[in-house]
Amino acid sequence: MSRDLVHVAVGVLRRAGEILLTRRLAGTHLAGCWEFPGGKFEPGEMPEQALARELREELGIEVVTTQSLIRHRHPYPTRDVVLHTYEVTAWQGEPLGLQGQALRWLPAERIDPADLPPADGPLLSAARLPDVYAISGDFSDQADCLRRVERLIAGGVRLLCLRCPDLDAGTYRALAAAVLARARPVGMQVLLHGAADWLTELAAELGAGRHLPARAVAAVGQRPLPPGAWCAASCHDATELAHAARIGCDFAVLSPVAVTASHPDRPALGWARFAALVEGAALPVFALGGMQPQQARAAREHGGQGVAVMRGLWDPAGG
Ligand SMILES: Nc1nc2c([nH]c(=O)n2[C@H]2C[C@H](O)[C@@H](COP(=O)(O)OP(=O)(O)OP(=O)(O)O)O2)c(=O)[nH]1
Ligand SMILES: [Mg+2]
Repeated sequence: MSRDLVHVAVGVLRRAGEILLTRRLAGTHLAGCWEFPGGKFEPGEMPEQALARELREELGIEVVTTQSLIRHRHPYPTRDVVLHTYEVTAWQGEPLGLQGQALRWLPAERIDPADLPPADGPLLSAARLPDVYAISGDFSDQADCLRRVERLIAGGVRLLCLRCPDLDAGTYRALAAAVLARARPVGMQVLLHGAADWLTELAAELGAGRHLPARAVAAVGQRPLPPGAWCAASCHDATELAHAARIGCDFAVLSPVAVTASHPDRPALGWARFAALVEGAALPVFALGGMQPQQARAAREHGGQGVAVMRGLWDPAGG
């Protein structure tokens, strides 16, 4: 039996740090849920046309500019939906509930995923994530590492993977505590990289997340952290992306998109293959491998969340 496949255009509207949610009306699929405004494509419509029409009909606004955020498919018991989500970066008019639906504006961190339709997890993660993810590289000692972290903070970076494969557990713990002490006050989120089980406890203690190397993702049947703490996965192909989504990871990094100095022998995916892999993924995906922060826009245009950058941010001068 073939299942219905429903394409839906969805808009993320932000104002003064808050995102617009609207309440689904009684008598509709998922009635009572808070959702991002939007609706089904009409025959022959392109995604952005459907979005503009839906936001005109539901909110009475005119979309001026958009940027694609994430597209993913979700199986409901009665139908599959593909949510094509766009940031509405400019619009005209004041959003109103023209169909009698309630409206509310909330900061992204205060949106409770339990209030949203079950398909919206990846969409909420994408709306909460920035488009640049910094990954730490080599440093000589703790003071040097902290100087680099402070430079990232000053440069506006708000998502950091603390990756120090050569440190023993004691040194790593002390360093992570010092990094979090600087990150917390400015709202920079830090993910602790590695496969060791004790990282889960350390993450909970410090208010950090975890970034699982590919081998650690493959070895677990469920994300090791409770919801609310970022859990990221390193992936290289469609199988790894699918597994990361299945075990409940919030986002993935996919590599190598370009050839890198650290792995010159590995064939690069290139943007076309990156886009094809992201297309099938049910979670936000950062492009990793030879990326610079300025390529975040290119990553977005290829369906990604943005870029994961190692040397380009940690070692900007290459020294
Ligand atoms: N707009 C929107 N729809 C969502 C979200 N999450 C989610 O699963 N959906 C599902 C619910 C519905 O099955 C479908 C959207 O259909 P809809 O009922 O809003 O479509 P529409 O606005 O065109 O309404 P109608 O004219 O068919 O009554 O997508 C979301 O965040 N926003
Ligand atoms: Mg709708």
